[in-house]
Amino acid sequence: MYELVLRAPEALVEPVSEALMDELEALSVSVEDADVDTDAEQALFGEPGLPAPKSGWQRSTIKALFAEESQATEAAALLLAQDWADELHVQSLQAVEDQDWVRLTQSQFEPVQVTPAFWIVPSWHEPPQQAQQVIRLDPGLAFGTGTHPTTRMCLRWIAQQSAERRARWERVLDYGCGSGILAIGAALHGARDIDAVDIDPAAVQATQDNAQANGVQLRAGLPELAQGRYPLVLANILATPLKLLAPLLTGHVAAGGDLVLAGILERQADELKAAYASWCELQVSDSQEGWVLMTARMAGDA
Ligand SMILES: C[S@@+](CC[C@H](N)C(=O)[O-])C[C@H]1O[C@@H](n2cnc3c(N)ncnc32)[C@H](O)[C@@H]1O
Repeated sequence: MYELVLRAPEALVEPVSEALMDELEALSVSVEDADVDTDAEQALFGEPGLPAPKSGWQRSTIKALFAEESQATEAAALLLAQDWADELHVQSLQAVEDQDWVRLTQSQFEPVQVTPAFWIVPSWHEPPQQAQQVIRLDPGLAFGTGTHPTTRMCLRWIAQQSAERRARWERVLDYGCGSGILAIGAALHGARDIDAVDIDPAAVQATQDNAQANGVQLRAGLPELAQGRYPLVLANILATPLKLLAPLLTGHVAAGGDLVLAGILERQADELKAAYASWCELQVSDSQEGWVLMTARMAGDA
């Protein structure tokens, strides 16, 4: 695991963090509050090869973890090639022990509220009193702790469906399952016979482990595991793969069933609608922090 530590004025924290998470393949990003540079920090910034700071600036520390050193180096180079390079400083780039990664990730992961009654709670936290449905999750390397708005919107959609709709979920497909969080969330809301698939074997393993920790029965595997039609298909991936997967995903939705897609930015919603138009009419049914949830009900009786 490799940690890239950057110092930036507050105004850059959001765009830099977003670029790290969305485009530069960071596994996690944490931000420490802005403070005024100390002498010690000035000394550090003044090291050969590192740009000197302007004294008295309010700066934040942004720490990003990467699986590979090349990803961290490339991310630093790409960030420093932007217009804001004068104000952004690379403080360090170094290998960190796996225990540090676990500790760092754990310290960032607090209980997440999906609805007032539905929570995602790390195993080292007690669930809040009002929680009636709880997903217990230890973050692994697989994506899906519920802290990302795309995951939260999918879970909220699941929780908001009527009892009558949930009664139809005799088969459910979670395509691009990551940690398995959507499959587990669906199981807690009445889904039976769940298939959770991912191209990443680490995600398949994480899904199996997380399902077991939550007492949920499911089958996890590579995409070939998905067979036939399902009354509910969930896919939180990204716009480009979702467009390519349109015939496959729609082919897995049963007549009268629901397709729920996430990982789509607001500005990509029209492209997605067009890519799926031959099979179904996608609608934006939720949005959070620039991301949208798109859903469609397939024609025909369930
Ligand atoms: C953004 S994560 C979502 C994880 C989880 N479902 C959630 O909602 O938090 C996307 C997952 O899709 C997987 N993935 C990406 N492309 C895929 C594809 N073509 N087929 C299956 N899985 C894919 C990735 O490995 C990753 O685990």
